[in-house]
Amino acid sequence: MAPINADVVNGGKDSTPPKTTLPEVDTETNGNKRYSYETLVETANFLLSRTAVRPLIGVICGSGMGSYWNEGALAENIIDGQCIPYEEIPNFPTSTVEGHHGRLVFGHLNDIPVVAMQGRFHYYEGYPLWKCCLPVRVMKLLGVRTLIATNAAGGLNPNFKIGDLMIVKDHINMMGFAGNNPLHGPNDERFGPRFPPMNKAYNYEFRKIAKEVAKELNIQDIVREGVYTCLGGPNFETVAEINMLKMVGVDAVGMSTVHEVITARHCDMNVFGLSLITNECVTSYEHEAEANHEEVLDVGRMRQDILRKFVSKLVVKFAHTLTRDSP
Ligand SMILES: O=P(O)(O)O[C@@H]1C[C@H](O)[C@@H](CO)O1
Ligand SMILES: Nc1nc2[nH]cnc2c(=O)[nH]1
Repeated sequence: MAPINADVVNGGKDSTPPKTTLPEVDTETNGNKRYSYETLVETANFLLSRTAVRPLIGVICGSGMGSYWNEGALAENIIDGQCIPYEEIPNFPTSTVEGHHGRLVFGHLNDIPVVAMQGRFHYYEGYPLWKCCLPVRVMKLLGVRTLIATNAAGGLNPNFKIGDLMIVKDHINMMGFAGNNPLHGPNDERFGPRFPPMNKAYNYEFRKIAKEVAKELNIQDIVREGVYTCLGGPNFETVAEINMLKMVGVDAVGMSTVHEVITARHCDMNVFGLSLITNECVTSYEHEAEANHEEVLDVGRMRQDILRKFVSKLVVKFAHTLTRDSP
C-alpha cells in the first residue's frame, strides 16, 4: 500500500506539523495493562512523603471551578497549603484542558485535612476511564473517606438557570450502557467487590446537609437537586441528543464525575456531587446560541466566591458527620 501523503491529507496546503506538542496519552484499555494495587500504593507513598497532611476529604474541581484553590485565595482559606503538580507524581496522568490547573493541593481547611484535585482527567483527552479515576483510588489509599466531586454541566431542566448549583441526587451511566466502565477488567478485592451496588451512590445525609448549608448561606434560590449524566465528549450535544436525555430524566449533562463516583463507591468512599450549570442545553433548531468552553469557564469564574464558601462549609460539616459516625 502506498504511504499516506500528508500534503494530500491537508488538502495540499501545508504539511508543517502543528506548533503545540500534544501530550502522549495512553489509550490502552486492556485490563491487564492497568496499574496494580501495589503501583498505586507507591504513588500514595510518594505523596505521603511529600506532605504532612493526612487528608480525610478529597475535592475534585470542575472546569473553571478550581480558582478558589489558587495562590491568593488559597492563602486565605488553606493552612499548610502545599501544591504538587501532576507531572511530579509517579503514574499520574497530566491535565490537558484549559481551566484544569493540573496539581494536587494539600492543606487544612478550617482544621479539616483535605486534598483537592485542581484539574481532573477526562475520557475525551484520550485517557481510558480507569485512568481518569486513578486519583480517586490514590485518595482512598491516602486515607480519604469522603469525595466531593464537582463539575461544570449543561442544564436540561427548564427550571434551571445559568449559574445555578445542582446537588447531584443520582446519575445515569450512559457510557456504562455501552460497556465502558472504570471497573471493567479484573477486579482487585483490596479496592472493593466485583459487583458494587450503586443505588446509594450520592450520600443522602450529605445532600440534606448541603440543602441546610445553602439556607445558612442564603443561596437556597440557586441551589437545585437533580440527575446528572456524563457523555464521552469532547463535542457538546446535538438537539436530538438533548431531547433524548430530557426524556430519560436527565437534569444536567457533562463529561466527567460518573466514573469517578463509581470508582469512589467501589472502594467505599462517601460521595457528594455538585454541578455548576454553566449553559442552557439547546432543545430547538431555531435557537441561535451554541455551547462553548469559554462560557463554561466564565460562569465558573462568576461563581467562584459562592463555590468557595459553599464547598468550605460542606467540608467542615461532612468531616463532622464522619467523626460522629466513626466507632
Ligand atoms: O471537568 P468538568 O466535567 O467540570 O468539565 C466540563 C466538561 C468538559 O470538560 C468541559 C466543557 O466545557 O466542562
Ligand atoms: N456534555 C456537556 N458537558 C458540558 N459541560 C459544560 N456544559 C456542558 C454541556 O452542555 N454538555
